[in-house]
Amino acid sequence: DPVEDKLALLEFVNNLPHSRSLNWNQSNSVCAYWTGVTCNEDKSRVTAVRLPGIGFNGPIPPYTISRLSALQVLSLRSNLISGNFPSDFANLKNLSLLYLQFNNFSGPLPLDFSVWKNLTIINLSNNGFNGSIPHSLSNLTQLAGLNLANNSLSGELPDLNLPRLQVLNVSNNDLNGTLPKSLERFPRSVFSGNNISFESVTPNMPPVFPPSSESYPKPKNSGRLGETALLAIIVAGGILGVVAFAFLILVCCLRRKREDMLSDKLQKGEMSPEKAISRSQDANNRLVFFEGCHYTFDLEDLLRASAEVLGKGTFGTAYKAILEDATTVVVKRLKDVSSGKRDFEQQMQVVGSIKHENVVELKAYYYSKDEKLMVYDYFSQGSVFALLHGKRGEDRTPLDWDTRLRIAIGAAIGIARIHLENGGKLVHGNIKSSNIFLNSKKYGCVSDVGLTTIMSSLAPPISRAAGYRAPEVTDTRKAAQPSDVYSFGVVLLELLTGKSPIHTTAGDEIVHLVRWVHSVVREEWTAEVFDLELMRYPNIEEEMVEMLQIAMSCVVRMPDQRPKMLEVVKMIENVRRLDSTENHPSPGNKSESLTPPQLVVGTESSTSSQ
Ligand SMILES: Nc1ncnc2c1ncn2[C@@H]1O[C@H](COP(=O)(O)OP(=O)(O)OP(=O)(O)O)[C@@H](O)[C@H]1O
Repeated sequence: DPVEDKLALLEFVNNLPHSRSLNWNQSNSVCAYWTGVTCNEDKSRVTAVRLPGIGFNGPIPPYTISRLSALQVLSLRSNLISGNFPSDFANLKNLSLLYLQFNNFSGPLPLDFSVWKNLTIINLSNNGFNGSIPHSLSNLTQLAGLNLANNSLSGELPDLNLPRLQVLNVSNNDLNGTLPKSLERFPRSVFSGNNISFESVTPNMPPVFPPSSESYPKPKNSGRLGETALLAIIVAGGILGVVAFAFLILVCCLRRKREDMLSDKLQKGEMSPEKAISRSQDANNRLVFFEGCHYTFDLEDLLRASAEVLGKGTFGTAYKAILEDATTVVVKRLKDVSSGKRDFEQQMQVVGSIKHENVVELKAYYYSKDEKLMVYDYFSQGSVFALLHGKRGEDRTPLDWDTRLRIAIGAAIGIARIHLENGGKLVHGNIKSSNIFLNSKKYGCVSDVGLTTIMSSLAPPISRAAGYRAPEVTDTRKAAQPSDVYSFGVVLLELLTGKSPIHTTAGDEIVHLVRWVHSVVREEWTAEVFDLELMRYPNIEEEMVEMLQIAMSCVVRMPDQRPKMLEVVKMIENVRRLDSTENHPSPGNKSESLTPPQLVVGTESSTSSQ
């Protein structure tokens, strides 16, 4: 246990009256038991303190919190803390996220913000801070969110040249003067309730994220319906439900009959099974298994397997194939491979050599002139896309916040791992939720690695993939690591909002998720983007806002302004270290302790959940 940190925390809590009791027992381990406290991996230091709504009343006792010099996250929001901004916080050099909103702080803001070089989010809103906004904020190069709304700050807004700043709010203060050039990119609403003049602002200046020609729904009240409409929907839903159920039973009955041999399935394409089987005898056209793969079937067995189409993707069709010994695999049949055998095999070797628990392992491949196949483990739970958007109504199992966090961190680590491959040049090229699965530890795991380089170039599709594609990717072969970061940002938004990247509203409006989220956030500092399904979990709002910031930094327009995947991993790890005892148990039961995946080149492969 971090003894010194423990003493500092005890001094803090014993000297600050509070109305809710904390289980901070001196004889218990800080890292394992104390509510709101998170430690680093080796449990030598406290790295996060989150104590929102504890009823703390009075000034922060000096020289207590400030002794936690390894602290990265400090949240004391929604308390009754008064007094000045503690000057000894200058010792917290590693601070990355600072939440002190909704308290009774007063006095000036710290003059020198440059002591906190790692700050990414500052929320000091809804306090009584006065004086001017310090210019030193512009030294915070990592800053992505700054909320100073609802204070009594006065003077002029400094020229804050912070390219990473995504969300700003200084509304409802006593600020005056003209809006500095560097802040013109933010919507006017974030400056409202002040005396700021927008004189210098060029009229009709395009916003940073130009609204699309496609319309998106109004962020506010868009989801509210009248009672009659609601009733009509419920009745219609009921009828539809019955019809859908009957249809489902019919489909299930027919399905068994429809399951064909994989060879028949392939034959329905361009190639006869006989041809394929005869090729399997050709030593040059064998099914090539990768080292460590325990499968024993050959191409013939595979073609004899009963198969079911899982879906048609950008690069071909995926089949679920069940072999005679009940082994279930996924066979991906590629169409439009542009590279020759040598390049194809080389790329397969690169992909097949990645053995990491957050990357779906390529088990085998097959190459012949007419046929290119890839073999993977089968993930019975389905993809993250299916988990998020699949079943609705009664059949639906909500995807809880912990699972979404695990998916995010796992997938981020998987992509970062892929980016280390091939001399740090490998690109995934097709990150989307239907290519992310849950590994045996329920962390995200990325599939479909590196196909873009061997396939013919494709113009941006109108299909589902379009919503994930970075704006600079005009054809699939132009994908690069920053465009993977963009696509991952879209997946994060999908996890946070529960919405598909491109979807239509009831009124048939096409909604582009990235633009929609921008439009909501632009309107105000708001929680309206979050999936309603997540609202049942207590105390996760802050983590969701942090994730939203990360997602927004990934989907910025300019590729060079996006963080590198390794940075994204660190940012997500900061949201919550998943190795600590859970601070946010799911309703009803306490979550188990989690072991996060590591980025290091692992030998453990992804394990499908069969
Ligand atoms: N190993 C797997 N286990 C279970 N389902 C899978 C597996 N691989 C793919 N699928 C599912 O099969 C369907 C088709 O996959 P496929 O990868 O061919 O297309 P896609 O993901 O929709 O698009 P893209 O080709 O652009 O990746 C998807 O729903 C996908 O989630």
